[in-house]
Amino acid sequence: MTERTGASMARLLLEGGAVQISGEQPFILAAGWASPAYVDCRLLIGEPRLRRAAVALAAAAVREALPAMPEIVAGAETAGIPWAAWLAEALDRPLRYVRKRPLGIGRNAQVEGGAVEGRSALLVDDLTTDGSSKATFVRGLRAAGAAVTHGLCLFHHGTFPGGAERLAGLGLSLVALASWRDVLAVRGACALPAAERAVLERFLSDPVAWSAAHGGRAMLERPAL
Ligand SMILES: O=P(O)(O)OC[C@H]1O[C@H](OP(=O)(O)OP(=O)(O)O)[C@H](O)[C@@H]1O
Ligand SMILES: O=C(O)c1cc(=O)[nH]c(=O)[nH]1
Repeated sequence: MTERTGASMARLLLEGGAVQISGEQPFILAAGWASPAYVDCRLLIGEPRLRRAAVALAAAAVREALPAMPEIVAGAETAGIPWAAWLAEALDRPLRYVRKRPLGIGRNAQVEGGAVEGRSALLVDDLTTDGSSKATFVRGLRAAGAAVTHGLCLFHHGTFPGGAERLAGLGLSLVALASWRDVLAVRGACALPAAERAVLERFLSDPVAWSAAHGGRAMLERPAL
């Protein structure tokens, strides 16, 4: 992703209050990691100016980074769905969404909104931590017959081990609009306060040790693909 995209997306997250740094109580993330840093992209959903700007960045990134326009945009349950809907609109593409697991009743479907068989689908989620959820969503879409080679998210932690290998093993090329490097580069009124920046930098210097010392996972097992 270009530096300009990263800088713009990081600024939107900071303006929207989505970057949350806790010096005391750690956040426990979906994959079991403890972290002092949480990015709540959901806070941008409700703000028309911020969400419009983020969707414009996402649409430009798709046009620039993907080898071909996807036939379908597929949102990941839950927080990926509104972003996928706005992006599908911006790209004038059909929308689907993929559940974390098949519904268990009715058609017992994991992919909703129509057929995906034989069509290329861009997986859209708000955020990526270590790719565990992406594996579930990619498998669900592929089981329904979609060709999934690319994903897009607004923010990628990119800090925990195993994530890059998991995405590579899945054959998913991920376009992330911003990462911690972009957040740390923001200056001015919306930049992180110095104390929060210090907490974040300490964590980023060894996320696994930080997690283990704060009641989270201390993985060293091989990441499941
Ligand atoms: O595991 P990764 O692929 O790295 O992605 C992290 C996931 O964590 C969040 O979802 P979560 O299930 O916490 O909440 P949601 O139902 O609000 O989307 C986020 O929306 C991603 O789907
Ligand atoms: O991995 C997660 O659960 C997670 C991390 C994060 O920063 N934000 C979020 O909504 N989920």
